[in-house]
Amino acid sequence: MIEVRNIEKSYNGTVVVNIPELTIATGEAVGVVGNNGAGKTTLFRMVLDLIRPSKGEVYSKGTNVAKSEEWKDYTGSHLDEGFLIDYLTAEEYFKFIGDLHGLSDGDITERLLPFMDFFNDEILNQRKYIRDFSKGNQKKIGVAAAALSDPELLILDEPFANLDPSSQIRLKNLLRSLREQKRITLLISSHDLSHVIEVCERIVVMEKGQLVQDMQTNENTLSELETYFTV
Ligand SMILES: Nc1ncnc2c1ncn2[C@@H]1O[C@H](COP(=O)(O)OP(=O)(O)OP(=O)(O)O)[C@@H](O)[C@H]1O
Repeated sequence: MIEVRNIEKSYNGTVVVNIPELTIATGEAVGVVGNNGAGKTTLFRMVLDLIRPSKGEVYSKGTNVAKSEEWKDYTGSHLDEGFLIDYLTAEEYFKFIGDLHGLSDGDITERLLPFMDFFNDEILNQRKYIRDFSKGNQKKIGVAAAALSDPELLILDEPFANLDPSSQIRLKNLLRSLREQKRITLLISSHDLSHVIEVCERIVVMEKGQLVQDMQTNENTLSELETYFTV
C-alpha cells in the first residue's frame, strides 16, 4: 500500500528524516514510536504530501503521492488540530468532509454511530465552534472525520494524546474493529507504547530521523520497547 523509497528531509542543512526503505502492506497496522523530535510527524507529512522530501519519493498503491491526487480518495488522516476548521461546529465539519466524499446526511449519521461512545455526548449538539472544544474533544472530531470516508488507509498522528483514559480505551477498540471488520491499513504514531502495541501488529522505532527497529508485535514487545526507551 505504502512504499517509502530513499527519503530524506532536511531543514537548514540538518537531516531530520532519512529512511532508505519502508513498505507497509495492504491491511497492515503499523505503529511508529520514537522520542520527541525523532521525525514521526515529518514522515507522516511526507506520506500525505503535506511537505515534500528533499530526496526520494513516497508511493501509495504504486503511485508517487507528489504526482497524483488519486490516493486522497482512499486515505483518511488526522495529524493535528490544523486539519480542523475552527469556525465550524462539529456537525458542520463532518458535513464538509462528507460532502468532499459524496456522502449524504444519512451516510454521515450512520458512519458516526460507532463513534458515539467515544464522543461521550460532548461532540454533537454542543452548539459551539471547533475552536471552543477542549484539545481532547478536538482530537475526537479529527479522528472521526478521518474515518468518515471509510478510508482504505488511515493515518493518525498521536491519536491517544490528550484523550482521557476511557476515551483512549474506546479509541483503541474502535481502531481494532476498523482493522478487523474493514481490513483497513493503519499508520499511527504514539507515545503510548501499550496502546499502540494493542492496535498494531508491527512497530517501527524512529530515532533521530532513522528507522532503528522494525518488529512484529508479540507478548514481549512492550517489555522490549520499555527496555529500549529506558536510558
Ligand atoms: N518546518 C521545520 N523547520 C525546521 N525544523 C523542523 C521543521 N519541522 C520539523 N522540524 C524538525 O524535525 C525534527 C523532527 O520533528 P518531528 O515533529 O517530525 O518529530 P516527532 O517525532 O513527530 O516529535 P514529537 O514526538 O515531539 O511530536 C525535529 O528536530 C524538528 O525540530
